[in-house]
Amino acid sequence: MTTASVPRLQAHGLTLRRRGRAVVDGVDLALPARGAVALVGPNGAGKSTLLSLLAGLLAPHAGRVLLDGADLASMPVARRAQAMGFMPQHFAPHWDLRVDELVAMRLQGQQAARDAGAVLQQAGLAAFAARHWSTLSGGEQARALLATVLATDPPALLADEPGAALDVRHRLALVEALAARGRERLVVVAMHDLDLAFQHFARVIVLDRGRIALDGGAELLHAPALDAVFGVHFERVAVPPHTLLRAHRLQRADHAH
Ligand SMILES: Nc1ncnc2c1ncn2[C@@H]1O[C@H](COP(=O)(O)OP(=O)(O)OP(=O)(O)O)[C@@H](O)[C@H]1O
Repeated sequence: MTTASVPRLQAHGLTLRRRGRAVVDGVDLALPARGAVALVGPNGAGKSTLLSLLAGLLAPHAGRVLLDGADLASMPVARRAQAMGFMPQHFAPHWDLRVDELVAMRLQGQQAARDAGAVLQQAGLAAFAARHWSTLSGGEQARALLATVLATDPPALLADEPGAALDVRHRLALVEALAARGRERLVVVAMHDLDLAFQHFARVIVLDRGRIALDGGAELLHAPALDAVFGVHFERVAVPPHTLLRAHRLQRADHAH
């Protein structure tokens, strides 16, 4: 196998239990060095837990994660940090620093580091540079965090619902930025908006109760299993060139969970 064909991230039998229940349940996964991957699934499906396991922030009860073919568990933290960027759902620094100070801390030691001001300028966030982190809205924090993570240019970026607190314009810009990054690097984004996932991400992984229920491209839009996983009836609405999903509640409580 050539180096180029070794997946960037692999999971083998990845399992994590909470209160005796496997919330990530024997997941096998291979993620290439390039590609935009959306991770979707109902609340509690295990998306955040899977991302944390892939990033090495949680240790699995069974199975393992390989980064560029090497076991993540025995890899020095500094090497992981170089290889992977992680955007959590919520980020609260211990110290209430200024935005430019926080960005500068993240960039420290990065070979290709531009200065914090330039990073914020490029992300359209120059006006926030001198503000303290705690004074930013949730959406502004999310945008500043993304700009910082992207500036460090990690080979793999794992993001947990980074658009959740963003208004529609910024959410669209964020999704487009992440999808574009997938042309050069690996990007895995946990998200709830199925239309955005299918429109912008070449690969969508559907998680259901800790297992991968579906894994594929836009053809999954028509999979009956999609309705079963989310416990709704999806009307498929053709809006060329896309198909959009309009969810209808099931009339009877006849879905599996
Ligand atoms: N610290 C914890 N202790 C106990 N159970 C937990 C803990 N963290 C997560 N869980 C449970 O693990 C399951 C998976 O949670 P996870 O946050 O990974 O799901 P998710 O797919 O990201 O959900 P959401 O879409 O709601 O963010 C849920 O049932 C959750 O209640």
